[in-house]
Amino acid sequence: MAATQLVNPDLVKERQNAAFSPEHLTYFLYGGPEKTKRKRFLQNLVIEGVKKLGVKQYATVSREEQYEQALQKYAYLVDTERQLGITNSTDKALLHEAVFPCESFPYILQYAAFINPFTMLASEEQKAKWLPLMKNFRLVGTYAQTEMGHGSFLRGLETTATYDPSTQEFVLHSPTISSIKYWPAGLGKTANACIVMAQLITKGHNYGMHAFLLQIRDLDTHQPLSGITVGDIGSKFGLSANDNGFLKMDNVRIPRNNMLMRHSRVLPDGTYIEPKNDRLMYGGMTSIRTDVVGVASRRLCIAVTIAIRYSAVRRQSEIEPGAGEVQVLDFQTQQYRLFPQLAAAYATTFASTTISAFYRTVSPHIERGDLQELPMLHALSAGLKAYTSWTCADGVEVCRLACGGHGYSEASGLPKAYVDTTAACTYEGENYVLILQTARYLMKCCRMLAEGEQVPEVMDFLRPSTSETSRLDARLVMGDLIQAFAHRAARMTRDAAQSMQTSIVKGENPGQAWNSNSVQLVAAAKAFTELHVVRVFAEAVETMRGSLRHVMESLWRLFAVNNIVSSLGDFLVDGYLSTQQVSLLEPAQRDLLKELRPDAVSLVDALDFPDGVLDSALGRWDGQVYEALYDYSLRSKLNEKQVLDAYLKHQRPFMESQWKKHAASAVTSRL
Ligand SMILES: CCC/C=C/C(=O)SCCNC(=O)CCNC(=O)[C@H](O)C(C)(C)COP(=O)([O-])OP(=O)([O-])OC[C@H]1O[C@@H](n2cnc3c(N)ncnc32)[C@H](O)[C@@H]1OP(=O)([O-])[O-]
Ligand SMILES: Cc1cc2nc3c(=O)[nH]c(=O)nc-3n(C[C@H](O)[C@H](O)[C@H](O)COP(=O)(O)OP(=O)(O)OC[C@H]3O[C@@H](n4cnc5c(N)ncnc54)[C@H](O)[C@@H]3O)c2cc1C
Repeated sequence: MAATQLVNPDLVKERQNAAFSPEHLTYFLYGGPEKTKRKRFLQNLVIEGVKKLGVKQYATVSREEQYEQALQKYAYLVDTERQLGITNSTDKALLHEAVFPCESFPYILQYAAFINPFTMLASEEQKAKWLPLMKNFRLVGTYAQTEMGHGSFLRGLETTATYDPSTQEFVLHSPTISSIKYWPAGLGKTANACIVMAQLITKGHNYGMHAFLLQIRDLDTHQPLSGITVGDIGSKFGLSANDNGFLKMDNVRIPRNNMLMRHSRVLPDGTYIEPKNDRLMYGGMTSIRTDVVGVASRRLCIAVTIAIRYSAVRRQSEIEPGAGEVQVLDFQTQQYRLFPQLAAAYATTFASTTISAFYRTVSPHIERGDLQELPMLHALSAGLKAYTSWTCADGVEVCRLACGGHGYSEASGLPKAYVDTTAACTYEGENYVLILQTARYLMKCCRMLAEGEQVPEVMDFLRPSTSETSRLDARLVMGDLIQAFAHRAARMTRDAAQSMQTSIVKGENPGQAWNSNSVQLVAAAKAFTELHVVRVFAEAVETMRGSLRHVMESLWRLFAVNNIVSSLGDFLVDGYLSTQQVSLLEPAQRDLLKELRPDAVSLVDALDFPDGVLDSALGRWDGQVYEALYDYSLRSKLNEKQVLDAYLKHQRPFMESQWKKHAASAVTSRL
């Protein structure tokens, strides 16, 4: 920020009053002073660069213009990355965030779900042939898996890839309307190729879902190739700059070598060679699910920055009559709404860091063929994707509502953040479907423990505990709080397993038993995932020192206490917490709100979002919100002319005809 920038005096005061150094917390989050400096340099560079492109603010342009601007911005982004020699994923993510703040863009899957799954699923020979074309944008691609009729149940996909040994080709076909590929990002207008997931049929046998590389448009004219019908699916709830598309294939022939053959193969004569594990085909989804945890948590971090800064600037109503209007952040109810979102923003940030690190550790083992950790990675990434997208989407909406009327304006940046975050509850696996995968793993671990087998260390909480009651007291010791989450997750998992067993004894088959207990299974899996988040947040806080440790420990406690209070029944049902212990929690929660109040603005400042990323009139660093709001309104397209053509075409004739028809009966004709 410019040193001369005029800052709202309430924000100045807030920043002076903080009990800790936000800069130290920023260093902690971004990996130290040098990396923070680099982050700021990169983000500011592209924010300024985008300004020079002359693009208009996202909220003020039509969908078609958003699409066009996104193409323009992406070209600038890639050129900048290449000029700076940026290859590491952290720097790339920071640049993307600054060029596309809470915005989707047509090339979003080029790396995430085109090049990455291709790299996982293709043979070395295929990689040598196609990766250079992909990395240099000769091929622009996407991941075409979901069909109109099937997204969750992948075994139900209808698209077929039938091998024809006489020509050594696969024939890709969409046999029904429900088999049309529907939703893939960038498919409608941008991609000229995609990874298509289809049922592989060879020698008359269906071997299930496999991946194929399909060119859909001519590489020079960009016209769809013969047999391909492709287009944009139309306007959506959000993500307007993205041309999510449909794709119909009418007996499209592709060479045998376009089947991605790293794990399974079809030989020229049509013989099928099995993979080591058929779930390796799902590897691309696991990778994106870990990324979604980070994307969702960044959205909540942005929303909470906007809402807390605005609440410090906004003065409305009195607490003591006649004593003047207060900052709305001083209302206990405002703190009660926003501070748990602040805590969740940090909690999910640390959850994202740890699942990404786990993914990076495990994926080389999987690549070497050691699949031991794959079930744990799948269970944890599925659970965290669901938990984080739910928590963050809900949290962004709480932040929006807490900004009153102005939160409803696009100028706040919050509607954009919400539609982007809530999409993550559906894509990459609908959240209920995914959390049930986590539940499936929990049930498996229960069985393994019952049979005396080893389970991974993180699942040790399932072992019978010696203590069936809590030691929690007014000090709210971190270990006691964590133990409460562990006890709840274990109890709920065992109860769900027991209910499943009872259903089976009553004569239900495993599928029926699963369905009749699925509400309980979802609850158990959420409790397990929340335990994980509580733990990783605590582990991060335990590495901090001094005043930073003090404030972050309070924030952690608020996260823990708030989650217990909001699911109190879970902790009371078996008497683990006594009513006396429970009676400590709500007062403790209120005390924590009060304690965190002076540090709230600095806790969001530490997240270190430049104004260009917040893209919000309400969340600006300088707090000059009214000037920004007014400026935004003046730029409304409706204000380009004082009297609109629509007035002449519709409004004036309407008013005149109403007046003529009913003037006779009007009592007063003059104002
Ligand atoms: C920017 C936006 C981009 C968006 C892109 C998209 O949306 S793209 C579209 C995104 N679309 C979606 O995300 C679609 C969501 N749907 C799905 O992913 C699958 O249909 C399913 C997992 C729900 C069921 O699949 P199924 O019927 O084949 O499986 P099952 O339940 O019978 O379990 C069998 C075994 O497989 C195991 N296992 C499963 N997955 C994995 C994995 N990834 N890894 C490892 N293992 C995995 C499972 O644990 C179980 O192990 P167990 O216990 O036997 O040892
Ligand atoms: C913005 C966006 C971007 C997307 N991008 C892509 C992309 O790039 N590529 C791609 O291939 N796909 C993409 N998708 C599709 C997305 O992956 C699917 O929509 C998603 O996996 C859910 O599948 P579905 O739509 O078939 O929902 P359905 O499965 O029909 O779900 C409907 C309801 O049924 C419930 N349900 C379904 N099965 C079960 C079950 N077994 N147990 C309990 N409840 C169940 C669900 O929980 C949900 O409430 C995108 C979707 C969106 C919204």
